[in-house]
Amino acid sequence: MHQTTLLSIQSARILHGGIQQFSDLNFSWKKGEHWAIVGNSGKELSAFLETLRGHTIVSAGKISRPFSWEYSQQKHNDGQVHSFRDLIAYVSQKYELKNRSNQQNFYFQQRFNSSESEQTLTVKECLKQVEPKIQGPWTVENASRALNLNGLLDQSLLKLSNGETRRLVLAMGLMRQPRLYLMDQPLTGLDVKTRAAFGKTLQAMIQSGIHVLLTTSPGEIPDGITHVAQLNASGIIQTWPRESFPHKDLQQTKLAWDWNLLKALLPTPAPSDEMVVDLQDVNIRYGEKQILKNLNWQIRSGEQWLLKGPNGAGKSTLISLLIGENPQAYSQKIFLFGRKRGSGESIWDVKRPLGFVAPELPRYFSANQTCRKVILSGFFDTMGLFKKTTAEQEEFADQWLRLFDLEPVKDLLIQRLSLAQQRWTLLARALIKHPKILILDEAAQGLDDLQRALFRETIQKVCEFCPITLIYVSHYAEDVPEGVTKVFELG
Ligand SMILES: Nc1ncnc2c1ncn2[C@@H]1O[C@H](COP(=O)(O)OP(=O)(O)OP(=O)(O)O)[C@@H](O)[C@H]1O
Repeated sequence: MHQTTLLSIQSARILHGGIQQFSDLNFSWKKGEHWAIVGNSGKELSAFLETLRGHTIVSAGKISRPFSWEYSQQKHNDGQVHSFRDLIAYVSQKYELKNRSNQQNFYFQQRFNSSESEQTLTVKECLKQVEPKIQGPWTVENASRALNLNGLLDQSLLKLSNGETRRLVLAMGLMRQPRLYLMDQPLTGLDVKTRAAFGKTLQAMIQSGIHVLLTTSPGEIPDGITHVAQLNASGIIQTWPRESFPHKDLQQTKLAWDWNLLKALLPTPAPSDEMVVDLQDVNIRYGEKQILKNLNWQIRSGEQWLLKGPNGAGKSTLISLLIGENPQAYSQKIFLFGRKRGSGESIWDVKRPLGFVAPELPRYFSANQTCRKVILSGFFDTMGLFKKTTAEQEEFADQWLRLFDLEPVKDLLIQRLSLAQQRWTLLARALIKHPKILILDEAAQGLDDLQRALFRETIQKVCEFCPITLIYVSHYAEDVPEGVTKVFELG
């Protein structure tokens, strides 16, 4: 094999999670090449990365990893345990950050309860904790500079926004001093400006000697990438040098649900122009940091809003006020359906008219919650099913399972589902109780292009079929359903 090859896959049949993932995978990664992998299926893209890092089974064909030969030889000579994995950093879609006692036991509201944050590490502690197997140029200082974390070093992990967390996880990968850096959809969750600057971040990594391979959508190939490959169920079907990559949409198929069934599952209340949300002069601060300042926002029934703003602008904080997860709500002038928050209503009164989806929710359901139970829990506004359900409720849940093609996985634990299946489960959970307001906080985040398009169309149809009020948070203009014409911008 030629010396410049870092990694080579030849006619490989790959098994992942007990099933065949690729029938004939071929790939050659040479020195100086930095790859973007695109494809229609998030599952296949993740399985490809898992294959590169040696976490799948090769039942036929061959994978060789010359990038690690010298290191292995050296370690072998020194009589030390070693693996090619020592030289790889990997950022997955399902990353989890742990608290001080190394347990993942945050609960959802904890984030907005600043007094509980002593249980978690700070950003700096978290970066320092990474123990690389090899030496390299990355320090807490330059890694946090590359990912724009300087202002957050002393912040508890718990308090980080979505995009801030994503940047931290990317910086932790650098602290492993990798030779190869594999990233699964690293741009998701990052705001427009950070995404635009991501090419610079990649170039800093590349200049330090790292070889980069990431999955992304065809319309978003960051600077620094030199080659693009398209993946499908058989394997890599085409490769291009970056400059000749056709920037056209590679999407050929379009997915759809049974829209008649969706319509039948939604309520048909008479339209009204009732004021459903009224925020007057809202101010939220954490210690010294003012997150929301003199904020006023009025939403009438049936209006569809986009809530936007850069990472850390306060979008999730604002939503936590609406959904009753933030104790600071009680001291503010927040009216829902004309009733002031903190005027004696129970948390269930607050939650009943609201449907809410956020990508991180599956983490907070208790360990025994299956897809079907999670959907049914929507009737009770609990993070899991703890009550007896009626035959009618179960029939509804079964119809939602059918609609979103979740029947084959209905008895799997929510955490075991694919990202897309999790999202459909959460959407069914939010809609099953016929909410008056649907709140989607970056709900299409991390989905592949086909699923993103389907999610957008599904929300568009929901709005067409019933006069629901929508608050839609997204960093991507192309994810926003066309009916969403009103914009509320923070930051
Ligand atoms: N309990 C807390 N104590 C201190 N700061 C906090 C706390 N909770 C959130 N913050 C900070 O408040 C800011 C707003 O966070 P929020 O999650 O609302 O942002 P966001 O607009 O939703 O961001 P993203 O686009 O990344 O999801 C962030 O900078 C975050 O670090």
